[in-house]
This record gives sequence, C-alpha cells and structure tokens, in this order.
Amino acid sequence: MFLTSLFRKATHLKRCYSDCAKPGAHKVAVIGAAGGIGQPLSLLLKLNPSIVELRLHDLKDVPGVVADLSHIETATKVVAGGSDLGATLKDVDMIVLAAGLPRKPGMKREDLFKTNAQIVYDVTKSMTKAAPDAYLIIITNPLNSMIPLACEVLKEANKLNARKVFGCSTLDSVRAATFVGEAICKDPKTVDVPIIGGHSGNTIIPLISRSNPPACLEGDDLQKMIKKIQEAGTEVVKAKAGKGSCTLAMAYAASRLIFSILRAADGEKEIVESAYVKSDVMPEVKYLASPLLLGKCGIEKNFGLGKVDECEKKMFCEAMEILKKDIEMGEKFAKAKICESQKNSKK
Ligand SMILES: NC(=O)c1ccc[n+]([C@@H]2O[C@H](COP(=O)([O-])OP(=O)(O)OC[C@H]3O[C@@H](n4cnc5c(N)ncnc54)[C@H](O)[C@@H]3O)[C@@H](O)[C@H]2O)c1
Ligand SMILES: O=C(O)C[C@H](O)C(=O)O
Repeated sequence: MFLTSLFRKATHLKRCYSDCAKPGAHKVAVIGAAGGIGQPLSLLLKLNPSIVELRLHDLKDVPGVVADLSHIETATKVVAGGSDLGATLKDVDMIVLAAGLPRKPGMKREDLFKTNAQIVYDVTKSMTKAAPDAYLIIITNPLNSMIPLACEVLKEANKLNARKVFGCSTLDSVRAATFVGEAICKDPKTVDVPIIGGHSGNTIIPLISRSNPPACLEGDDLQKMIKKIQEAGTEVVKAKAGKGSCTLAMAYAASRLIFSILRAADGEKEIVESAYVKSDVMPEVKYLASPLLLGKCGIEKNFGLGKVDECEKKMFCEAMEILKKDIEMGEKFAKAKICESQKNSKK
C-alpha cells in the first residue's frame, strides 16, 4: 500500500518535472523570424545565455538572418528551421509566434483575423505533435482572438496546458510605464502600471489608480493618458504610413516577457508580468489580460483584476462585451477547422 502510494507520487513528480524546461538550457523557436518583429527579437534572444539554441522559421529570408546573427559572439546556436514546420518545432522548450500580417493605416486589428488565424492554427496544430510541452508565446494579431483559437486546437489534441500559453500584451505594460513615467517625471524603468482586459483599443485597461509610484492623474489628464496608452499602436501604424506597425518596441516587449518566463522556469521567484491568457478569474470572460505570477512551470498564480476604481470598473464592463465577441471569433474558427480536418481524415 505504502509502496504503491510512493510510486504514484514519484510518477506524478516526474511528470510535473518533465513538463518544465531544463534550467538554463532552453531551445526556442521563432516563427516569422525574418519579419519586422522577428529579426530584432531574434537578435535580443541571441544575447540571452540561458537560450542554447535559437531555431528560426519563416516563409522567406531565413538563411540570411541565420548567417547574420550567427556572427555575434554569444554561445547561443542559431539554426534555420527549414521549410518543415514540424522539424523546426521538434522538442523546443518555447515557441514564439510572430508570423502574420501587420496593420496598415485605417485597419483595425480584427481586420487581420482572416489571414493570421490560419497561420496560428497551422503552427499550433504542428506544436501538438512536435513540441506539446513547450511554452507558446503568441504575438500575432488580433491577440484577443488568437489565444482562444490556439487553446481550442491544443484542447482538441488533449495537449492544452494553459499555464504555458501566453498572449504577449507586454507592449501595453511597456507603453504605460513609459508614458506615465514621463508624466510624473520618473525613470520609466521604475514605474509599474498593471494592465487588464485585452490587446485592442478599449479592451486595453491600464490601472492608473494602482500605478507604482502613484501617478495622481485626474480628470482630463487621466482620460488623455488612458487614450494615449490604448491608441499607441495605431499612432505607430499612422507614423509608419503603410510600412507596418510597431516592431522595435514590440521586439523589446516580447523579449521582456520571454526572459521573465525563462527566469521563472529556472527557479527565480516573485516574477510578475501582465499577459493575455486563459483565465477563470472572471466568470464572464474565458480569456483575460491580468498580472500573473510566473513559476517553474508557467503561470503560478493569476492575480485577476485586483482593486479597481469606479472608472476602471466601467471600462472593464465595456471591454468585456468586445472581448466576448473576439474570443468567440477565435474559438469558432478553430472549431470549424478541426471539424474540416476530421472530415478530411475520414475520406
Ligand atoms: N502583440 C502585440 O502587441 C503586437 C505588436 C506589434 C505587432 N503585432 C503583430 O505581429 C505580427 C507580425 O508583425 P510584423 O511587423 O513582424 O510583420 P512582418 O510582415 O514584418 O513580418 C511577418 C513575418 O511573418 C512571415 N510569415 C507570414 N506567414 C508565415 C507563415 N505561415 N509561416 C512562417 N512565417 C510566416 C512573413 O514572411 C514575415 O517575415 C502582426 O500580426 C502584427 O499585427 C503584435
Ligand atoms: O497596433 C498594431 O497593429 C500592432 C500592435 O498591436 C501594437 O499595439 O502596436
């Protein structure tokens, strides 16, 4: 009896442990690696000593990016994933998905859904076979729909570990710290503004009332600050005048989230980042951006909304209606694709 229970415990521990990345020896695949985000992001990842191998995949230009990055004198090995997505993803610890169409002026993030949903579906499906235990970090827009889509695909294959699936909304945290820091004359590196909701227009909810150090913004100044954070992506799209959306600050933001996840996986404690993830903290929405405590196997604790003031509560109620529709759009696409693939396999 005692031995059986000991064996069960040991098997459980082994399973939990093999779920986690090996400390300090991470293999990371970047999909969309030759793109506007993919290139600077791969550069930043090449500088991280805890990444031993960087596998780059794109539909074009990968050999040039690999040759270029491999001249940097760090130990991280940079390899071309080749045209076979499955081979690229085989046994990696983390998949970073930055492939897909960016916005042009006049477009909303939702307008990218049709093209980008297929890419997220294909990569996630490949992941279920090639690297089912990997962390999945999605950058591709519209983020509010892409995480539900990916989770449906993983769930269908019985491979969903929601603690390891992250929608990278870190750019909102980065922008909030920068803009609030400027307004209160503090070094942005020392400013933290929690973000909740999603990653598009009014669904981005910066909790200025919980800014640390306090922001003390009121009335018009507060409203202007919230709009500035919510519309920052659109401002970059306008400034780039048809040549894409935010790439450099985005690469930085993604590297911040990735490094936090890897540091936590390697045992560092008390690392908190906001990200858009599968969530049960609010019964109304199944996916939500909120501050998360990261641990050895991904999300350790979801802090949810926490304390919000009346204005933030109202913003959240409005955002929920948009989020519900965005989530439904991602799930519906995944379900239709799964159905289609099941029909095809029966033929
Ligand atoms: N989450 C965020 O905060 C955030 C911020 C900025 C941009 N984005 C999104 O990130 C995505 C990429 O933006 P970008 O500026 O790098 O675009 P980009 O066009 O410069 O690069 C995209 C890359 O993806 C590649 N690609 C396309 N389909 C592919 C496929 N099936 N497999 C592999 N590679 C493929 C392209 O060849 C290209 O190199 C967009 O959807 C954009 O909206 C998200
Ligand atoms: O605005 C975009 O389309 C890209 C990204 O989501 C951003 O916030 O910069």
